[in-house]
Amino acid sequence: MSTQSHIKVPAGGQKIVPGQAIPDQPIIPFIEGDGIGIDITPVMKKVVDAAVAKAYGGKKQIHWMEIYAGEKSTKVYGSDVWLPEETMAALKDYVVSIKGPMTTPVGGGIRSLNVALRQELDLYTCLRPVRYFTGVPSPLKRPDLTDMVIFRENTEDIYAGIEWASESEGAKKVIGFLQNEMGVKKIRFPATSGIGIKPVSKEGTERLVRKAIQYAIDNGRKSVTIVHKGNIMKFTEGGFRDWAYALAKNEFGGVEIDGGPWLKLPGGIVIKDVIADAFLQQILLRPAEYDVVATLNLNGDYISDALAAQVGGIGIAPGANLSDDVAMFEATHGTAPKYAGQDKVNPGSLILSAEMMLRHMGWTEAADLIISSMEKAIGDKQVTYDFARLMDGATEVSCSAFGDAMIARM
Ligand SMILES: NC(=O)C1=CN([C@@H]2O[C@H](COP(=O)(O)OP(=O)(O)OC[C@H]3O[C@@H](n4cnc5c(N)ncnc54)[C@H](OP(=O)(O)O)[C@@H]3O)[C@@H](O)[C@H]2O)C=CC1
Ligand SMILES: O=C(O)CCC(=O)C(=O)O
Ligand SMILES: [Mg+2]
Repeated sequence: MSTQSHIKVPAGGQKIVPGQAIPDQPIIPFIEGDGIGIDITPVMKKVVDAAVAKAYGGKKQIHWMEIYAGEKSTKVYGSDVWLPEETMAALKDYVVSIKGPMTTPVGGGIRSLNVALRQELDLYTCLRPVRYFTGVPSPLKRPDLTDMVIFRENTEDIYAGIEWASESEGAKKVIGFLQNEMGVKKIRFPATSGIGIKPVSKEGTERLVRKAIQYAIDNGRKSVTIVHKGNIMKFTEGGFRDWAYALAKNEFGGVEIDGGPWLKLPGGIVIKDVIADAFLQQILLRPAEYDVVATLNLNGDYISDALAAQVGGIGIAPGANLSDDVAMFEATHGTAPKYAGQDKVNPGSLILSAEMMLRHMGWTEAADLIISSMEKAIGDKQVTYDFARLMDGATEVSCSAFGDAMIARM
């Protein structure tokens, strides 16, 4: 791995230090991202800079610091350097960061860099709020009834990528162990099975569910729904459900409603659970009944895109990856390679992720400007292709022109 540093620390900026006030001139590291990262990341920075300038009249300013991961890193550092050590160090050291999407090949090739970042930085909460913006085209009759906040466990589960390819030495060894030492007789085609492992722990569940319940309390939400497939995967997804209920009882004073398992917290918040497949149909048919959602990693991945579609698609679905110290913001969508470099896609998802970042920093005035200017641009039907193709009378604008339309409305 190249040891030469390629990160240029911007002059005049200051590090954010946990436990201390956010400086007026913070350094924020960013990863541009692969594919459409090249389109959306500059637009996000421009919109954020404009909102901060407008909100604070020059008193506050973000000092962006480019750090590298993914395809751009292989160009800067060398062909096999996907996640340089100094990138990891900067993400830890500078505490608050934002990233574009990164490619993960299907089947073979490198493992997900996105997942590696979440695991190595122990960003155990993936927080993805899903709300409706007036005027956005949606397949639902009442998209405004969808207002949920997903807490997705971000470090465990089958998504962690502990797996062995069919017919590999690793798969043969694991299958041999299961058959010979654990008495497993249910592997239908052992000679050609790929094998994946799904670790789900009590600690991992509890720290995620604790965050979800605390969020519900702090934000006056009505319920927390535990989404799992515990009827089939009893000790992983079923464990998640049982540990979540136990935590709600033991740490938050939940009492059983009509003999349980649903609980009510002292402030009135209901803790309930739904099996994942039923949940996916209920969010379409009865979205108003769901509020904060706590779920495992893979379910959370599926639910994120499904819920995003209900309110207009992943073009405006934001997210954050959080540990107890570090916060890394990123869009819900991927690299959409067929649109890369065309200045075409919706930058809304990354811009709204930056809006979450500003709110996390306490820069609420700038965050509010981002929300209001996006509402106005969409209200004026100045939208990117994804919305324009579903809206009557819309003007289709480019990715950068959408950013400019927002700035013009601040
Ligand atoms: N966190 C991350 O970095 C993530 C990375 N990925 C990676 O991204 C790559 C591509 O994944 P893929 O499954 O195609 O999913 P993508 O999310 O990249 O794209 C799927 C489709 O979603 C729509 N879409 C995505 N982004 C936007 C946007 N900004 N504006 C408007 N529409 C958008 C497009 O729909 P349409 O075709 O209808 O126009 C696009 O074809 C993979 O390598 C995957 O691993 C995936 C998810 C997250
Ligand atoms: O890491 C990837 O390539 C996909 C990640 C993803 O889909 C997600 O986090 O929502
Ligand atoms: Mg996903």
